Amino acid sequence: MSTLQQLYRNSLSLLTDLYQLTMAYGYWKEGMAEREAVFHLYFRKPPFKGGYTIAAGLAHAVEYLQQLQFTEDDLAYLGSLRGGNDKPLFEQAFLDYLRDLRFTCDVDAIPEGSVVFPSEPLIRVRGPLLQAQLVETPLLTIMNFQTLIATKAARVKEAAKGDLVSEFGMRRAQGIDGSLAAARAAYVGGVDATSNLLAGKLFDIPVTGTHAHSWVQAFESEADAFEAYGKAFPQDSVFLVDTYNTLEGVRHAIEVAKKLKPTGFKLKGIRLDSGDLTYLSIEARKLLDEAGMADTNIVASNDLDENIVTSLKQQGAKINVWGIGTQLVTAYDQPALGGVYKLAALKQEDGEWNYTLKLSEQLEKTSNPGIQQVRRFYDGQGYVADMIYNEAEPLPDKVLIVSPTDNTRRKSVPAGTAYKDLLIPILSTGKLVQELPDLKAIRKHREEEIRKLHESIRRLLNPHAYPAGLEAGFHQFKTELVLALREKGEAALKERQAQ
Ligand SMILES: Nc1ncnc2c1ncn2[C@@H]1O[C@H](COP(=O)(O)OP(=O)(O)OP(=O)(O)O)[C@@H](O)[C@H]1O
Ligand SMILES: O=P(O)(O)OC[C@H]1O[C@H](OP(=O)(O)OP(=O)(O)O)[C@H](O)[C@@H]1O
Ligand SMILES: O=C(O)c1cccnc1
Repeated sequence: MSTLQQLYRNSLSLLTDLYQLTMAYGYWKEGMAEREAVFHLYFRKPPFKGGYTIAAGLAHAVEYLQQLQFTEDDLAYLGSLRGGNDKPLFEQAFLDYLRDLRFTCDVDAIPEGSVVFPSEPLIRVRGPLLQAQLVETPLLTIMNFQTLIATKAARVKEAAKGDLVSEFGMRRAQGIDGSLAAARAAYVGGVDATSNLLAGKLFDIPVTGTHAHSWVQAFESEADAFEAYGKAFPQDSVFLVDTYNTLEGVRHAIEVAKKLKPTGFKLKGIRLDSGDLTYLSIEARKLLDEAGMADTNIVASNDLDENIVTSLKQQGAKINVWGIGTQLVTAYDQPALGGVYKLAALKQEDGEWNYTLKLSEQLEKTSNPGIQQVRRFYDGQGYVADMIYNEAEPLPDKVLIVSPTDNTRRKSVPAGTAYKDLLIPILSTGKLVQELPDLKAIRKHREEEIRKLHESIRRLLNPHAYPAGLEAGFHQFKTELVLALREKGEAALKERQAQ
C-alpha cells in the first residue's frame, strides 16, 4: 500500500478542483479527451529570496498518479452534483467513462533533492489531454508545499553549519497532512530528524525528542523531575532546563547527572527554550565543561529560523543541536510557493504539435511553449548554467541562454562543456519506469547538489542569481508566438469595434 493510501485509506481521485472535472467533461463531450497534450509544472520565483530551490514531493506525486481511479463512491458523489437547472452536472455516460479511467500519461521529472531554478519544469506530463489536465491540482498541492519546505530546511541546515537539526513543528503545522508532508520535505531538505512519530514510521525518518515543561511542573522540584526522567532514559535524556531559572536548571541537571552516574547514566543534553540563547548557552557550556560534561549537547528551540540560527552562531552561541518547529513547517516568512502547471503543446488532428502559451502583461507570467527539457552544464567546480529548450526541435551547436524575464541577460556556454538533461522518465504510459530512490538516497543527492553551487548562490542573504534561462532559438520562438498571439488579439478587437 502506498504511504498516501496508508494515510487516507480511501481513493484520492476527488482530491482536485471541481473545474478539473468540468473541463474533463467538456473535453470528453468535444471528443478531445484523448488528444495528446504536454503540461509542465514549474515555479516563477525562488522562495525566501533565496538563490536556489530544492525539488521535493515527486514520490508522493507519482503515488497519487498511480492510484488515480474513481471508486463507486466517488462516482456516486459526482453523480449527485446538480447544475443551475437542477439537472445532474455530469451525464451518466461520462461517469461510466471515469469508472474505467486510469492514468496512462508519460511523466518525466527532475529527481527529488535536486537544485532547481525558476521556469524549469519539475514535472512534465505528456498524454491524453483529459488526464493530464485532471491532475493539475493534486500535483501542485504536493509539489508546491514539499518543495517550499525542503528549501526552507536546506536554508536552516546551511545556517546550522553541520550541527544536528531536528524538526519540531507538528503542533503548529497547517493541519495533519501539513505536519506529515513537512516532516518528509524537511528531511529531504536536510534536517536530520523529526519529533513526529507518524512521519518517522511512514517515511523512515529518525525520530528524536526531549521533554516538555509540564514534565518538570508535574514534580515537587526540578531536580526530582530530572532524576525521574534520567532513571527512565539513562542514555537518552535531554533535560529542559528553563522552566523556572535556566542556569539554576543547568546546575540541577549537572547534580542529577552526577548522582545517577554510578547507575550508568550519561546526560545526553540540555535544552534551552527561552531567554537570550547566546548568553545562556555560553554560561551553560561553562558549567557543563567545569563539571566534566564536555560532550553533553546544548539543544536550543524557541521560534528559531535560519536567520536567528545564523545570528546566534555569529554571536558565539554554544548551541550544537537545533530544534526548529513553527518557522520551518509553516514556511513562516513565505507560506506558499507559487508553482503553476501550464499547457505547452497540443497535438493537432494532422498529428503536428501546436505549441501553446498563456499570455500575460507580466513577462514572467507568460508561460513557455513546447516540449521542454532542462540541460544543466557543469565543469570541475560545479554547476555553470541551466538551459530550458524544446526537445522536439533541433538544437544549434552554439549554446546561448537567455533570461526568461530579461532578454538582455544572456550567457553563452563554450562548446564541449559537459551537461546532463535533468528531466528523466518516471512513468511511461502510467507505468513506473524505474524504482524511485528512498529518502536516504534523496538526501545524499541533495547534499551533492548543493555542494555543486557556488557559495555566492548558496548564501542566505542577497544571493547571486544562478544563470538559468531559455535556449536562444527557443526564446526567439516564444517571442514570435507572443507577438503573433497579441496581434491576433488586437485584430479580433478591431474587428469587433468595426462591427
Ligand atoms: N541572542 C539572541 N539573538 C537573537 N535572537 C535571539 C537571541 N536569543 C533568543 N533569540 C530569539 O528571540 C526570540 C524571542 O526570544 P525571547 O527570549 O523573547 O523568548 P520568549 O519566547 O519571549 O521567552 P519566553 O518563552 O520566556 O516567553 C525567539 O525567536 C528567540 O529564538
Ligand atoms: O518554537 P518552535 O520552533 O515552534 O519549536 C517548537 C516549540 O514547541 C514547544 O513549545 P511549546 O508548545 O511548549 O510552547 P512555548 O515553548 O512557545 O511556550 C517547544 O518548547 C518549542 O519551543
Ligand atoms: O522533543 C522536544 O523537545 C519537542 C518536540 C516538539 C516540540 N517541541 C519540543
